[in-house]
Amino acid sequence: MSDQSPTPAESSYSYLGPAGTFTEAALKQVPDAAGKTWHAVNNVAEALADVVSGRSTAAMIAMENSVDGGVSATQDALANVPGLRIIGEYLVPVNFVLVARPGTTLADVRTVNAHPVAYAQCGTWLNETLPGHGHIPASSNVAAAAALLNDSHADAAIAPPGITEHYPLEVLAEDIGDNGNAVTRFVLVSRSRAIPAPTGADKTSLIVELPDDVSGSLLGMLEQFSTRGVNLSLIQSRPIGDSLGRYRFIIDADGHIADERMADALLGLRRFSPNVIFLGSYPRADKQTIEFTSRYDDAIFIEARQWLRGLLDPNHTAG
Ligand SMILES: O=C(O)C(=O)Cc1ccccc1
Repeated sequence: MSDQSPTPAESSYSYLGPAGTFTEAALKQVPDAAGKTWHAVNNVAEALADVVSGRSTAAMIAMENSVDGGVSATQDALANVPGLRIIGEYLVPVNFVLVARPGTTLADVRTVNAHPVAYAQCGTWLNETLPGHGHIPASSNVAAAAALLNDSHADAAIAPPGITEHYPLEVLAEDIGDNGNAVTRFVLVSRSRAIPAPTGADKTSLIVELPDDVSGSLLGMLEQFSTRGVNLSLIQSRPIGDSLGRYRFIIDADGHIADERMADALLGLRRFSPNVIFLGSYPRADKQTIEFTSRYDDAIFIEARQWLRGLLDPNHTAG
């Protein structure tokens, strides 16, 4: 037997590739990922499977877009794959160019290769400039462009602006997104049980189901937050999938599980809901300190608990 302790496995990261995607730009924002092994994969499910199998320590996945909304593949995967935790969030400004093989002009373009989320964000420009065009879906923005040089039947592709640094393609049009200020929010997901320390500018992500056949249960769920002064920055429903009319809610709440008001809201949710998934507490990408009224300070919750303990303690006189 060796007398040396084993070296901890080097961390590695999975992301939607190939190189040059917005997802890669998000991963470049993670200081710990620099110089480590990066695995380019084809979709969110593959990235999360890498984390589950241990091939990667963490995966960067797109969560929501300021124009197109939540990425349903991500939301559903986080609800269905147990044991995953979000450990960070990253924002990437997204704008798009239309590229084609050299020699192609806009008038030649009949079909466009594009990732569905990118395609949805360029609808106005595409419908005005290329009415009647066809859409061929691609697994990523860079895969859409790369395919033009391989087997794609498309005439053009929607891609990130830096694409011509990676592939010998020509830009037919720039800035074709519906909103020039579009931003995509990415999350870094791991299997680690360690929760990033509170910073005062944190977010807690949850997935919550409602009790069946209880009228007003959505309001009841929201009250768990409002009565503890916890603000929500995202609430979105997704079908659970087992029958029509059954939904789960994807929630981002301002604050950290170590904050008393958040912990108390989680206790309330756990009592109320048949299924609460804690996806993690982590620093907000925008670093904005969470504002809340002093009525919900940690000290107020702690004092109330001590008061209750005092009432139950026969040797306690004060209070
Ligand atoms: O990361 C990429 O480049 C992708 O293909 C996913 C995507 C699609 C549209 C906006 C942001 C991310």
